[in-house]
Parts: sequence; structure tokens; C-alpha cells
Amino acid sequence: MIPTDSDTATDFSLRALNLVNSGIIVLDAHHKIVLWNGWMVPRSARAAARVRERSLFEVFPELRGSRVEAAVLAALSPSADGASTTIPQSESRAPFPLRETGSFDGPRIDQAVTVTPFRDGEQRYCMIEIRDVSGAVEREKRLLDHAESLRARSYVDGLTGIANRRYFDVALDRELRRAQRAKGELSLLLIDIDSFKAYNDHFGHQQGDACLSTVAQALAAKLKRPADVAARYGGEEFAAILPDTSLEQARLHANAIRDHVAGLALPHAPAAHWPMVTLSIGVASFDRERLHEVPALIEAADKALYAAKRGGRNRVVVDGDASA
Ligand SMILES: Nc1nc2c(ncn2[C@@H]2O[C@H](COP(=O)(O)OP(=O)(O)OP(=O)(O)O)[C@@H](O)[C@H]2O)c(=O)[nH]1
Repeated sequence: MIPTDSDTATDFSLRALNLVNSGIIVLDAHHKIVLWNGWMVPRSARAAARVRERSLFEVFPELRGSRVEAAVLAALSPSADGASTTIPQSESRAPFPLRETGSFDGPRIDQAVTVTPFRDGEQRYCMIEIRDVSGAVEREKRLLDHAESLRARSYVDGLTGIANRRYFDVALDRELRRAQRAKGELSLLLIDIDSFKAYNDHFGHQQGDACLSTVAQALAAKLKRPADVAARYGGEEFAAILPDTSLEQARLHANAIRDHVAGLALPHAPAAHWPMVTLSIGVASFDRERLHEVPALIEAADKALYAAKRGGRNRVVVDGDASA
């Protein structure tokens, strides 16, 4: 602290300034430091006597060209209007090389800096206030991390906008339990785009992604009941969960979906089995004796899907069909 006056009132004010829980620097019109409060001393590792009467920009050369310098020059110009300039931490994270007390090479304190011009008679000054906002920055980071992890764990597939595999797993488990409890029906469709490797090879991965989205939307549009679930099962494979739907009803649904996508006449690669984008679909239904658990139901639908592929693609095979 630099005593500027020995009278009691000034002494009293200076002592109070030394107790303030933020950095206070006062500069004269020549950018010379005339006040450096106690908060600054341990965090800058500079005693008041060492900086007295020195230019702020000599003490901290890195401030040259910074937002802080611009704010100081504006505050000390004869036309300064007395208004404060705040430099939020988001714009300039840590303009002053200040560290936690006792940490000589630790990370800098995150700072919010305010520069305020004032006059004493004809003399122009400016006060720089530096607040430690590290705690708020840390809290904000934690909130962002949390939001990010919620997003990552959410139930929507980022590419196609329909439910993701995570949601599918939860929904199938829930619907299977419900079917068991209610002695109801439940069908599962596993849906695979035919010759999709050839599609990617011919049109490129980006157009492949667009094709996946189109098929996903077409699938979602064909499922009308609120409890039906269309999901991306993985890669170029989709799934549909159809509660209260028998095997034969599911066969009809699957054929309608297959027809609809083939009818879109999306051009396929020359090396593909069909000239347009087509689907192979395997269907299986909950069955109290045989298919009453998730893995068994999925395996049955998958076997039917494989049979549809073997049978020439662009077709539906239902669990129990001779070819499945
Ligand atoms: N563009 C794109 N391609 C994907 C994505 N996920 C999986 N694929 C591609 O889908 C293709 C699937 O190929 P395969 O499993 O060999 O099957 P296929 O070519 O569709 O042949 P069949 O299923 O036998 O008709 C692979 O080339 C994967 O790279 C994705 O998110 N985007």
C-alpha cells in the first residue's frame, strides 16, 4: 500500500481498502501506480513499494495491446465521461498474471476487471478493480460438463433424430415385461438397408448418412401408434417395437415399411442387388414359451433378417417361416 497522505481519515480509508476482497489499483494520468492494495501483494508477488510510481505497463508488459490497456487509456483520456468499463472474464480470461497466494507457478486466477475513471480537482485517475471469479468459472464448467453428459446420455440418435440404441434397449425391456404381465402381444422388427456398403462406396459416406436419415424418417412415419418405437439399432440397421401387435399384423406392417422405402425410389449403387434403396426385415413376436426374454426375441428377429438377406433382400421374413 502506498500512503499518499498521513491524515487520519485517509489512513482509515487506506486501511479499509487493504481489507477489500478484490484487487484495487489506482493509476494517475501517466499510468503510474499510486495505489496498490493488500489483495494484490501476495497474488502478484509484488510489494507495494516495488510498484510505486511505476507505469502499470512496465510492471505488466503483457497488458500492452490488451482490452485492459484500451480501457485504461479511455478512462484516462481528457474526454472520459466517468463511466466504468467492465471486461468480463468470458472476453479476457486472466489478463493480469495473478495466482493463488503461495502458488508461484500455478494457474492464473480467473478475473473480472472493471476500470473506472475519476478526478481529484484537475488530476485524472482511474481505478482498476480485479475480482477473482475462479469459483464461478469452475461452477459454470461443471454445469456445462453436466449438460454435456446429459446430452450424450440422452435417448436421441444424433444422425437420424429417431430413438437411439440406448432408448431401444430400455423400451424393449419395458414392453416385454408389460406384455408378460398383461398376457399381451408384442412384435419386434429388425430392419437393415440392403447393400449399404455399396451405397457408401459409390455415393460417399456423407450421402450415406443422408440416406440413413431419409430411411429413418420413412420408418418413423409408418409407425402410427403412440407406443410404437422406431430406433436406430446400430450402423445401417434399425428396429421397430410394436406393442399389442401379433406376428401376422407385424408382417403386414413390415411389408408396408419395405414397400414404402422401395417406393421412394432412392437411387442405389450399380453394385447393389436392387436399383433403388431397399430394406430387408426380420420379424419376431413375444411368445410365452419360447421368446419371453429380450435376447431370445432379438435373436429370433435377427435370424429372420438373415433369412431375408439370404432370400435375395428387399423382403420380409417372419420368425417361423420355412425360410427363417
Ligand atoms: N454412411 C454411413 N454408413 C454407415 C454407418 N453405419 C454403418 N455404415 C455402413 O454400412 C455398411 C454396412 O455394410 P455391410 O454390413 O457389409 O452390409 P451391406 O453392404 O448393407 O450388405 P447387406 O446387409 O448384406 O445387404 C458398412 O459399409 C458401414 O460402413 C453410418 O452411420 N453412416
